Amino acid sequence: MKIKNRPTSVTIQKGQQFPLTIKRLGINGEGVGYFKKQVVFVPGALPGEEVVVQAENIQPNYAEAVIKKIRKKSPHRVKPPCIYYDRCGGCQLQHLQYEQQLAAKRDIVIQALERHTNLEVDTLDIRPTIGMDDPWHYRNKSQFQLGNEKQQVIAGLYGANSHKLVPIHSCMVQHPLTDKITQTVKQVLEDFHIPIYHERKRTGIVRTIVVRAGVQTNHVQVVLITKAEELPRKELIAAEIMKRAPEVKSVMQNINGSKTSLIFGDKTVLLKGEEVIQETLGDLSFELSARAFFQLNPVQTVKLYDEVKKAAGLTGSEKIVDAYCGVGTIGLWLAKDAAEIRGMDVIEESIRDAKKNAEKHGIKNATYVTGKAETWMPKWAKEGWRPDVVVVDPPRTGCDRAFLKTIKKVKPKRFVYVSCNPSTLAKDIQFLSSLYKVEYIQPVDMFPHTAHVECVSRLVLKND
Ligand SMILES: C[S@@+](CC[C@H](N)C(=O)[O-])C[C@H]1O[C@@H](n2cnc3c(N)ncnc32)[C@H](O)[C@@H]1O
Repeated sequence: MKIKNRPTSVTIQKGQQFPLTIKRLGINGEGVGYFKKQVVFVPGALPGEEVVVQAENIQPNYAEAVIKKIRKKSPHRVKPPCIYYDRCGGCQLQHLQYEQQLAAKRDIVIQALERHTNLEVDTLDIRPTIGMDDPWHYRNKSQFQLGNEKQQVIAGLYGANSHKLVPIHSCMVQHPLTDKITQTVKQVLEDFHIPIYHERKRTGIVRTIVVRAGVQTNHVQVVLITKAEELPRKELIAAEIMKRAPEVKSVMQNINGSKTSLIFGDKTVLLKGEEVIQETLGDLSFELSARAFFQLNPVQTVKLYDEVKKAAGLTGSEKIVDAYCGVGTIGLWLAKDAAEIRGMDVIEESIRDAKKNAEKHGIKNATYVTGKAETWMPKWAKEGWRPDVVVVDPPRTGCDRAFLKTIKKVKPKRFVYVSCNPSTLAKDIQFLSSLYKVEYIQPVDMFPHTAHVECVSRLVLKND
């Protein structure tokens, strides 16, 4: 379905009930239907379903509504296995069969390309989403917010579009190790009577428990995110966590006094153990600092990086940029098939890890620098260094325009775009489309049961 010419003005009233046929899933996993040509988003509704809904939130261009009744059910609707699913905002698609989730994710990519590009999307090679054999317990990192309920510490996730904390004892998409250790840390904080941060009153100390597991190594890092540096008996707390959970090799404190929704602040200090934990992917092992980005689904990461390698089409002689490199994972995955790798990332600790990771594996053709992609790429171009292949893996906001403008000047033969946001991917593809042809797009499911979709896109220089 072409979705460029969206209807604009909405006359639906708040509280109004009406029937709706769901046409597709939107970018956030909600059902999308049209009532008298007005767009209506309905969380929990599935394509093909006939529902009666009630409008809850009216915006100039669309309305949001809740299901009152399902008159015709999708044959692909399943009972969500998680007991928190209807309250927790973490997953959006547990009520849809997994195979259909994969199809819906490919469709979300198509929708984004139709909305944000002038390409003939029907003619593009958009491949079936690569899924997981066992799409549960895949996440290697949990970030649970803390709160108080009936004088007890609770740890959990916020509900969808809300600041209501849903206490969670066991999460079906988390690796069991992160689940178990989150509960242990929560109990230690409770036993030490540590005041939990209260967002509205801005009182208390500990805000969030972050637990990252090296699922191959069984090494775990715990980060306590606190409002300020002061944390009573912090060394004792760290020692107690390590005593109760021997898998914990590192306990860090990160200080975040800001009011933003960002989890981490700028300052991280070691409380006990190592500064980093180890994890392996394929035959490479990586050191991971607390603030360093590392893909959340290790099983799918190997498939994702193999797709990057395929898309890069290496012969051994290529000079490659690994832009937005994190701890250097993608570049190191490609290094033995390339002449030179240059990577950059804004997080200093990630670059420190990337350098150590290269050194540890005896990889001598990879160099890493701290800073923005949009600063380094023009600098290298000015110095006369020209890559053959550029791989980008930016945050959800996509690539900076200054970076893409340099790509258009430098004209690498191949541009491999790893994206976790189809909208910004489509916008960036549109910007490059005067010079680059989209050869194919390969969606990969890194986050089963959520609406997120990752893509590896291979773009090639036209007339090369
Ligand atoms: C999606 S992660 C990808 C990391 C890595 N490629 C991987 O697979 O693990 C995006 C990375 O971009 C970094 N970043 C964000 N903005 C940046 C910028 N303007 N320039 C360079 N790196 C940036 C973040 O620190 C993060 O490590």
